[in-house]
Amino acid sequence: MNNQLILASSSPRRRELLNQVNIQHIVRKQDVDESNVPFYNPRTYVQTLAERKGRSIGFESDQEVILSADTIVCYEDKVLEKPNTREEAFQMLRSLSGQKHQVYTGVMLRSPEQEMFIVDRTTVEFWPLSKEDIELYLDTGDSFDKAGGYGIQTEGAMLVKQISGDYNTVVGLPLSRVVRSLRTFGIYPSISEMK
Ligand SMILES: Cc1cn([C@H]2C[C@H](O)[C@@H](COP(=O)(O)OP(=O)(O)OP(=O)(O)O)O2)c(=O)[nH]c1=O
Repeated sequence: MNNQLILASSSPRRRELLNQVNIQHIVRKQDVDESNVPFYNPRTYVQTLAERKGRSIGFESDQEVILSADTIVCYEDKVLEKPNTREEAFQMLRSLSGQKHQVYTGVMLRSPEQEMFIVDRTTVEFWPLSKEDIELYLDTGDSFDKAGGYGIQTEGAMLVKQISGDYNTVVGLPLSRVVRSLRTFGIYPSISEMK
């Protein structure tokens, strides 16, 4: 029997990614204090944030497996999280213009018996962006709930010249690695949902 996957995330993207590969899940989310996480390096940072989110909820049965994740954008030793204002988003996108940056996603998988972390990195290169390019993108309103101030899967696609690595890591989950690791936890795609 399949164990029950609990997604400890309010991110619609993470839900859609799991749905895309027919991994059935339910959402259970607590507010998590994401502040005061010490920054040693990007990998440890996203892993620590994923762990905080994963430990913020408890098990309601022995069959449950909790999945939590965190995504950040890194450019020149700076972490770019979600912008709070249009001005902040503008500055972020201007700093990324014409450059390569890294997107890190950390994932925690946790059951009553075992725990596992996955940390993945994808490099994204932006086109050189004029002030008008950035303003046009900001007008879409797509920027604000996303690390680095853009969404590669939505209007932000027009900013991106090329990527190296897993596209889904940028969207919020290194999906194929997560699916493979979930097997170890007794979670499989639901065959009846497959076309
Ligand atoms: C770079 C990039 C980020 N993002 C999103 C993924 C994440 O949802 C978000 C980063 O914020 P996170 O803190 O990782 O996640 P979240 O607050 O949306 O959800 P939760 O903490 O409840 O799990 O940025 C995109 O959707 N597209 C992109 O291209």
